[in-house]
Formats: sequence, structure tokens, C-alpha cells
Amino acid sequence: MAHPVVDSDPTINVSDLSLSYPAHAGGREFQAVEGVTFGVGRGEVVALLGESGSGKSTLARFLAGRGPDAGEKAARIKLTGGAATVMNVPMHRMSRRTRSRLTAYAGHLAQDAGATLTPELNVGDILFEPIAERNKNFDRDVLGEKIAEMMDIVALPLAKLQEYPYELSKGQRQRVAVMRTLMLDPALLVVDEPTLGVDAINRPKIVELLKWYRERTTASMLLISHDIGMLEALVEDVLVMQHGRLVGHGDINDIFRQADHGYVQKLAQALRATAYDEIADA
Ligand SMILES: Nc1ncnc2c1ncn2[C@@H]1O[C@H](COP(=O)(O)OP(=O)(O)OP(=O)(O)O)[C@@H](O)[C@H]1O
Repeated sequence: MAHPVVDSDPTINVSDLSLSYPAHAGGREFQAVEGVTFGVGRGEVVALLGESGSGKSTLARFLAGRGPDAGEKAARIKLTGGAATVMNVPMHRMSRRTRSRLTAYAGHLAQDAGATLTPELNVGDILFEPIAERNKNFDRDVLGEKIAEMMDIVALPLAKLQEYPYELSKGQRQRVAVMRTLMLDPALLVVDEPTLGVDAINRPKIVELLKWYRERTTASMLLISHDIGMLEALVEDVLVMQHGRLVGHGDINDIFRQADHGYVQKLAQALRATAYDEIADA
């Protein structure tokens, strides 16, 4: 059985990978990702950009080991071509046990994760939930220090630990969801639009938290985000997807300055319209 090697380099290695959703409701199998090749080196932060429906979340969920996770059969992702390894674990025909080992080291923040926090638990227990699921006898005091540090970074008062998700704002719930993803000290962090729907004042706090995590670990990150502040603070390498294919790949500055693909040019223009020039010139 394959064991994840947490310090393997690269952390992610993808070669000509194609991913599909199964046929359902009389429809045909749908290929969401087609012939994608790239790697994420140890400690590297790679951003995955592209228009809605281009396959970013599918690729991210699969590489985080959550491909077959969805309750509904129709949402289970199948490898239909090529190969991928994550922390040296081949992603093809993975046993349930191997997958469980992998997901212990690969954190995944799904899109809009703040909306899916367990409603019956208070924030403190939500943060302990991933650890309690693996080991009932964990040390609350040791982890309490880490939680206090993270709460401080994202500017949530400690009193919030006693509150339930319905008592929090959307942005507060999202900050809790990001903290929860960091509780198991993932060696690979796959985050899908972590600041989406969070107001402009609180977005930088999520960026700060991911930066803090990056600085205290050698974690690798695959980050889906069009948040310019986040790209500036964390990202070196960018992948651009369109219709399930990779249409751009390279250094964040080069790709937006010398993009030769029509869609990458349009995306670069849109990002520049926000603040990209300031970043590229800095
Ligand atoms: N369960 C499913 N069954 C069939 N097709 C699906 C399923 N889930 C997603 N898709 C399709 O797969 C394609 C890629 O979707 P995906 O969510 O990966 O894109 P995305 O780039 O992350 O988009 P967004 O930015 O809107 O999240 C889309 O065409 C989508 O409709």
C-alpha cells in the first residue's frame, strides 16, 4: 500500500491527466479536465486561474484526494487518462485506506466551505473536529495555543469559540473554515476561492493566515483564487485553465506580461484593471 511521503518533491506531479464525471440522468460521461500536465514543488504555491466551469475545482478536489468523496455518485471524479501522484501516492485506483492516509496530510478547503460548517458544534469544537475524528485523546491545551494564534491573525475574538455557525457573519464563518483546514498541519493545502464572498476588510486576514501557515511549515499549496491581494502575497507560479485544458503556465509576472493565449490575455487585463500593475512593478 502506498504511503504519503510528506516531504516528497514535487508534492504534486500530474501528467496528461484527464478527469470525468460519470454519466447520469440519461446523459453521457462528462470530461471536465483534459490532458493536463504540471507539477507543484515542495513548499511551492501555485495558483489555478480560469473562468467559471473551466475545471479548476474538479482538478483541485481530485488532487486533494477528495475525488470519490461526494455523497452523490454523479459528483464522483474518475481518472480517465494520464497519471497523477500526490506526495508519491499514485492517484489511480487508490484503496480507501490509502486515500484516508493521503487526506490526513492533504488539507482541502472546498468552495464556500464556511457555509458547510457543522451547525450543531460551536467554533471551538468545529476547529477540533478534524483531530477528534482521527484521535479521541488529543491534547486540547497544546492545540489551544495554535488556535489562539490563528484567531488573533484573523481578528476573531476568543469569545467566538463558544458561538455556533448561525451566530457568525459569512466572513467569520469562512475564516473559521480556513483555520479548520490548518488544524491537521497539512503538508499540502488545496484551497478553492478562500476569500470569495468575504468583504474587503477581512480578505487580507485570510491571506495573512495562509502566509503565516506557509512561513511556519514547508507546506505546498494549490490555490484557486482571483483575489489580487492573495496572488501578490503568496503565489509564484500560475496555471490558467479554459474548457478543462491548461492554456497558460508560468511565473506570475511573465504569464501576465507575455501571455500569447487569447483567454490568458483577457484574464491578465481583468486582473490589471484591479491592481496587477502595482504588483508587477513593485
Ligand atoms: N457532478 C458533476 N457532474 C457533471 N458535470 C459536472 C459536475 N460537477 C461539475 N461538473 C462540470 O465540470 C466542469 C468543471 O467544473 P468545475 O466546478 O471544476 O469548474 P470551475 O473552474 O471550478 O468553476 P467555478 O469557478 O465556477 O467553480 C463544468 O462544466 C461543470 O458543469
